[in-house]
Amino acid sequence: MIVVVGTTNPAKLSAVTIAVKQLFPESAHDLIVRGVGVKSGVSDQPMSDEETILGATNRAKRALDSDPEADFGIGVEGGLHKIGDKYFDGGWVVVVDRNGTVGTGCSARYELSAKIMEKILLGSELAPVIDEISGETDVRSKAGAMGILTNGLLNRDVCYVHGIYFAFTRWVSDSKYWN
Ligand SMILES: O=P(O)(O)OP(=O)(O)OP(=O)(O)OC[C@H]1O[C@@H](n2cnc3c(O)ncnc32)[C@H](O)[C@@H]1O
Repeated sequence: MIVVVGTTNPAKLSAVTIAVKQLFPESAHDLIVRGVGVKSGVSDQPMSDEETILGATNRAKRALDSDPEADFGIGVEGGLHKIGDKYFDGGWVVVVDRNGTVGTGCSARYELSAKIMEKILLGSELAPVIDEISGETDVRSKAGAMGILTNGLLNRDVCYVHGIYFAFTRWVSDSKYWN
């Protein structure tokens, strides 16, 4: 099985590899996960679920279009969403196959502080804000803000694994739930 993911981010590629091996254990031995840089078509810091899902969809379709050998295209996009007066961050995942079937899922999400949101609402992206406050570099490619804020309990890849499971539900559950 070949899956192509619309990113070169190591945390996202790690999440896809972990999740797809568990979703399709019979294909785990010959699974190939390829990362390809594609444009998300949305802003660098998506600010709503709608925008983040659109980014994940664009990434999934563009990744599949770029790789004639792949069985699935996967898009993973991080983004914010405001609920009441609070902002939450999470990852949306879209999967597309050669039949045009589309599955959508999301990770758990976590609250962003007023201190962080102040900088983002002034135009920063989450990634450099987390790097600046933590004193670390390229957190987005490693533990992620999720890992920093849970003190290592839930790193970005582990958290995104759940969103990938949910995005694949229509391929791994009985068709009676869909048709
Ligand atoms: O190379 P790509 O696939 O673009 O990976 P990315 O890390 O930039 O990821 P996204 O575009 O999906 O994320 C949108 C923004 O939110 C940031 N972000 C999302 N989740 C994050 C996390 O867990 N830690 C740090 N930054 C995060 C990210 O770095 C961007 O600024």
